[in-house]
Amino acid sequence: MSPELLRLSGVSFAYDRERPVLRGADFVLHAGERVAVTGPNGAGKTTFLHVMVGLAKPSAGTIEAFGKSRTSEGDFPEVRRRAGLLFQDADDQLFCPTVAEDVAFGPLNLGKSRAEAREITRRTLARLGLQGFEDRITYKLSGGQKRLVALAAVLAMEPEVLLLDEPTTALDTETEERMVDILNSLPQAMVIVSHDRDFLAKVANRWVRLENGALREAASA
Ligand SMILES: Nc1ncnc2c1ncn2[C@@H]1O[C@H](COP(=O)(O)OP(=O)(O)OP(=O)(O)O)[C@@H](O)[C@H]1O
Repeated sequence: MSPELLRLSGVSFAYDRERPVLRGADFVLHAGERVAVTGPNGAGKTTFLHVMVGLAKPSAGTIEAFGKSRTSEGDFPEVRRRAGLLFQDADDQLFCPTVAEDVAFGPLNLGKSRAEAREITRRTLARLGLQGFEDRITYKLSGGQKRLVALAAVLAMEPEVLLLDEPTTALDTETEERMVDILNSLPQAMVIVSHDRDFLAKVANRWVRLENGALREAASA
């Protein structure tokens, strides 16, 4: 069996105590897996990704990541570095004036020099077909371009796991095909939340469904 990367055991979470979102959810991610997560609107798919990286704190259950139990706030910065989250809304990910600043932000934060961060930014943008985008003004990009730049910002951190929340939102057919090719060329294990079953069928090798607060293995598309 491939190494275990993330494990949620008996995780419960509620924004409002009356309406729990996760109820004793169990999930394990192994290296090499690209897990499609489907489920009705409001089932808690985004919440599930956020719990894995400590952006939502469970009321019960345990989280293990990269071989360690993660309990306190201080445990999660490392998890967020190693498990990169592509937010559902690119505007939550991109907050700098230019594309280069947004993509270089993570590497600089990890202690890379300016020259190293510039090189990582150039390489990552080129890999996503965004060569020459460095000086573009982020807020003026199209929805699809923003999505790819947000992915570049995640990949620039060289994460071991990718958590992708609706990665094809705002993408036209051509850009969606590019996203498929990019994801299929990457080595990382992935958890991919999406309502787009055709897209998922092209990238996923395992399917789970989130319903009634728990995850269940599911048949593919
Ligand atoms: N910050 C918040 N405060 C209060 N309730 C929230 C918050 N975020 C989400 N919720 C509620 O929690 C439930 C789960 O939301 P979540 O976004 O995780 O679902 P989802 O499966 O990702 O939905 P969708 O498919 O529509 O994106 C929903 O009922 C939602 O309204």
